[in-house]
Amino acid sequence: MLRLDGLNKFFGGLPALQDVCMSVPAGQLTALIGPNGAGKSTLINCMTGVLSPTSGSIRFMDQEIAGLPAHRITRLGIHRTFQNLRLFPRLSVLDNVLTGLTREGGESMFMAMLRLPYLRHRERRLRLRALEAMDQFGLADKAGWPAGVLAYGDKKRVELARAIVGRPKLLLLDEPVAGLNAEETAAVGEQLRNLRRAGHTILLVEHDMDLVMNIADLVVVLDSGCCIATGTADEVRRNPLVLEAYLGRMEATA
Ligand SMILES: Nc1ncnc2c1ncn2[C@@H]1O[C@H](COP(=O)(O)OP(=O)(O)OP(=O)(O)O)[C@@H](O)[C@H]1O
Repeated sequence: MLRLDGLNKFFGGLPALQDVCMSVPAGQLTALIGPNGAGKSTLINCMTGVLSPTSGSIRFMDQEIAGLPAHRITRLGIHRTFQNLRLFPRLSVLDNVLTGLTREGGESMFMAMLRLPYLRHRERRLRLRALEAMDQFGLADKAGWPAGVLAYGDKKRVELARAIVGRPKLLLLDEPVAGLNAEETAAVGEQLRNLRRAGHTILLVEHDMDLVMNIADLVVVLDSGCCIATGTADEVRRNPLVLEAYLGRMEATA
């Protein structure tokens, strides 16, 4: 579904990504891991049009998307969540999730004021979709709450519901369980597994190794901007390069 070839990104002459080649297969959950500063955020920022790669190719469903602006990439069906929450705290949970569907509104203010029956029907349909997305993350009973008053774990779930409500072809999740406790992490892990079972294609950037090893079909490892390993969780866990570059470093700091 997504294929990166020879991707490079330099910041002021310093390489953040070097000749990265990787694939995200359709219908699978691919995890992107690597130590701090490995280039994970830079990579997904290039995939989503937040950054333009210096060189190389990003093909999404047979279309070259490297360097396209973010709104065009979203329109093609790549939706994401962010490491830091980006909710509207005064809007209700429902309205926050509905912002994930803005692409599907689009009538003029004049048309909206006329309240034509077909617009009311569409509004009802979109609200129903938002409620379904919230239900998948256990948020349906909080639809009317202002997002700002929710506990941190629920806020992360609102981001996930907003990312899936537009029925993306590819879902990029940037550290969805960062800051969550063990119980909340397990719950989100189960919800991600359900999304995967429902046929979603997911690229998960995550530091939580237990979660990654439990739910990923494929694991890609970045280190110092280079892709050093790709394989199943078991293959990657046994790869000496990964042990040296990633797990070894973790053990050294433990
Ligand atoms: N806007 C920027 N300007 C200059 N250097 C940057 C910029 N963004 C990232 N870098 C550098 O690029 C490298 C990769 O950073 P990046 O944030 O992509 O790593 P990461 O794997 O996401 O790290 P973390 O796990 O800590 O989020 C780092 O050396 C970082 O300092």
